Amino acid sequence: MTRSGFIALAGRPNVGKSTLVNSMVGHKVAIVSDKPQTTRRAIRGVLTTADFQLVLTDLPGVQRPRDALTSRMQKRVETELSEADAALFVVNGDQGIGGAGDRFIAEALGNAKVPIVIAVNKVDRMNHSKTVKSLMLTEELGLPEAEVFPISARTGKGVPALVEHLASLLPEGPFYFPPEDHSDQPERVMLAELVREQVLLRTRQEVPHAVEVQVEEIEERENLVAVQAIMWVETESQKGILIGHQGKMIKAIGVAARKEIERELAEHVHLDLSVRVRRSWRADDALLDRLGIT
Ligand SMILES: Nc1nc2c(ncn2[C@@H]2O[C@H](COP(=O)(O)OP(=O)(O)OP(=O)(O)O)[C@@H](O)[C@H]2O)c(=O)[nH]1
Repeated sequence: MTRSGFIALAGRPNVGKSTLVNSMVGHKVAIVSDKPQTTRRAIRGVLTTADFQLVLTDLPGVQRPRDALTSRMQKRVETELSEADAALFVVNGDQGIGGAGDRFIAEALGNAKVPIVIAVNKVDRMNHSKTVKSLMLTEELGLPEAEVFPISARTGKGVPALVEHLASLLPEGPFYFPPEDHSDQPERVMLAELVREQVLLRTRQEVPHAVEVQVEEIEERENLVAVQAIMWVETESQKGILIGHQGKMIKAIGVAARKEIERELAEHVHLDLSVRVRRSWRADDALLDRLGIT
């Protein structure tokens, strides 16, 4: 009999959720950057073994609200959690645990009826005594029932034990996704994310947040796959930044993204990248639909 179910991921921006998902799934399903809020979509990854399938989803709305939406957000969190089999709360041991952001999330989780697991991430940056201290600090989150795992999403240390524990929390049942799938995202969304990742690595300030990537075409040719992608930005000056002096930036993005896409597809790739301006694409519902952002 197999086990399967949904794990809702929570954690402040930049604690390493995407890195952890990639490490658990063993594939690059979520892009990683040092810019907060890199992730715009809800399902993160699917991990299947012979015995179980873990579907990792985002728990939205558990960031400290800046406006009066608190009660609505709390409702949404409750609904999401009622559909999950467990919640995985990722904290950054290196930066300190129990700040306002962590406490806000802990409170939201505390009311839920699902098991909670706390992953203390980035132990590769911490010595033994700091790790022990961090593990003790998790007590202050007020989640006494939660199991705590020290991990490094980057090196993979502690991740197998965490996965095993999460799997033990799943109910018996059939798989939701075919075992070979690592994500519910269509291929073109996955490939677009690999391009966006390279943009995030190379840009600063408002630019990373203003860019969305759309893969227009994936064409199988004789010895390679041809991928056509558009980088959408909001202003001419952002377009200039992405193209760079004598096209250096777009070239660097293209070369790096092509390598990532080749690794993902295990085929030679020709990547055709262009930049287009669309003022306030973030407010354009039709475009957001097409880009698969819900
Ligand atoms: N040293 C170290 N760095 C890490 C570890 N996990 C993540 N990072 C780094 O922390 C930064 C943020 O990682 P992400 O995985 O994008 O974090 P996130 O903000 O929770 O993810 P999103 O919400 O999906 O954007 C990146 O620079 C990672 O390389 C870790 O275990 N050790």
